[in-house]
Amino acid sequence: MREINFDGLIGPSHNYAGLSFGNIASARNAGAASAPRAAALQGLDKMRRMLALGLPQGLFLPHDRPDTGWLRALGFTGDDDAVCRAAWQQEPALLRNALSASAMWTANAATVSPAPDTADGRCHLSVANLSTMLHRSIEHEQTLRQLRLAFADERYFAVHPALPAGLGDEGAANFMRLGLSHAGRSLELFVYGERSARQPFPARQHRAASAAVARRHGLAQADLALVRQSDAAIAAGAFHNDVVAVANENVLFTHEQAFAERDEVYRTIRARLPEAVIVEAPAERVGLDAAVRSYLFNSQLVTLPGGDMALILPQEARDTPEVWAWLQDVKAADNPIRHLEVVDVRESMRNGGGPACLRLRVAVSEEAHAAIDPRFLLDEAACDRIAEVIERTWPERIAPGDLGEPGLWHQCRTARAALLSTLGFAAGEL
Ligand SMILES: N=C(N)NCCC[C@H](NC(=O)CCC(=O)O)C(=O)O
Repeated sequence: MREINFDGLIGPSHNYAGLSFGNIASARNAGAASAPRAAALQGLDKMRRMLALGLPQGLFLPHDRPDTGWLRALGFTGDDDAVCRAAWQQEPALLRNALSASAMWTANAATVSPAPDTADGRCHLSVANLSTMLHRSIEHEQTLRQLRLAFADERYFAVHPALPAGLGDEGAANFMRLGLSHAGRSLELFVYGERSARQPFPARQHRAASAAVARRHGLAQADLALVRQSDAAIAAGAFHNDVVAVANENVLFTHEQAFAERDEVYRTIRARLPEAVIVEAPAERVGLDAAVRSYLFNSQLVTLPGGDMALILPQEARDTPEVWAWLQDVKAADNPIRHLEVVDVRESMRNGGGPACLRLRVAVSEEAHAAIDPRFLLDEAACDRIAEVIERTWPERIAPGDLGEPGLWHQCRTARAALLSTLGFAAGEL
């Protein structure tokens, strides 16, 4: 078994519209000018770094934006330009939603239970409905189409559509798997949030949604834990659990205040997996604010081919002195984390999306790996071809007023079409 990270390529419409209430970075940067070309190249460089570390790397494609089908369903009529123009004049917020490049954060695309954990021995993927945020609730249809193409071989994969919108589901960002190795049957931890009077922000992952996904995937009761996120974490801006915790094989890397019932969570993990190593940041060393600001826990925790683990951290973690100091202690201590790799994904970070938000993990056997549609898998040559398309077609800059410009709508479409054709997808296949 090996784990493949599928990164969302940052789409040509990447912008700062301040659409995500409860996401502090998104609110802080609302109205700023974005740099889609630089953003996409930053994301691609992260993928290249993973390849250079000897890890397999996959890719999901930007969605079709502006989503005129969605705008038509809201009553705007005419050709694509007429639909966008009317939306911009009458309800500019709706056009902003229809233009969001938020599908880049593929940790929210789906929840994935690898084959060793499921009743039928297949890898199950449930597309997330992302129903709490309007701009994200648009994603699931196109995500389903991509996953059904990428993981079409039903001998190895089962792809489920999104849950009904009443059950908020944000995918793998609220999910962790703990076991001896990727190949072993593992404990799947689903983390949900709950509304409370003390809590100013929405809890996007509902308990009933997590439970439904676990049922659909055919998990055994003993392999399942439903765990509540702490109110303090959500209030500090951890709108997804992967802003305060990440797991890989037998290691849980977490903030002390990530969970409502911390001791109980650790007991559950240790009872199921005595070999578990819990690396916890004490609040007195790293406050929740610093954790959220630096996105320390939104790093990718990966097992390198030699067996050591590495943290793929955002530059902001290095720039936050108390975080970087604590990381030196983690590296020196007795645990599998031996390497700190820093990546620059600033454009995505400014919308609250760190290294781990940009990727969906899929652990597969060698045969299942070979059954994945190769157009979704990357090597250096594919990265070069993608970089060429980005440099040639992605907008350099988007200011808030540009969102109403027909020139931008056209450029977003032609840039995506150029990418799809370069990667061998027929028009209309996605
Ligand atoms: N933590 C994980 N796994 N993902 C991060 C998602 C960031 C995303 N930001 C946004 O959607 C901002 C878009 C804007 O404001 O234009 C969100 O809040 O859903």
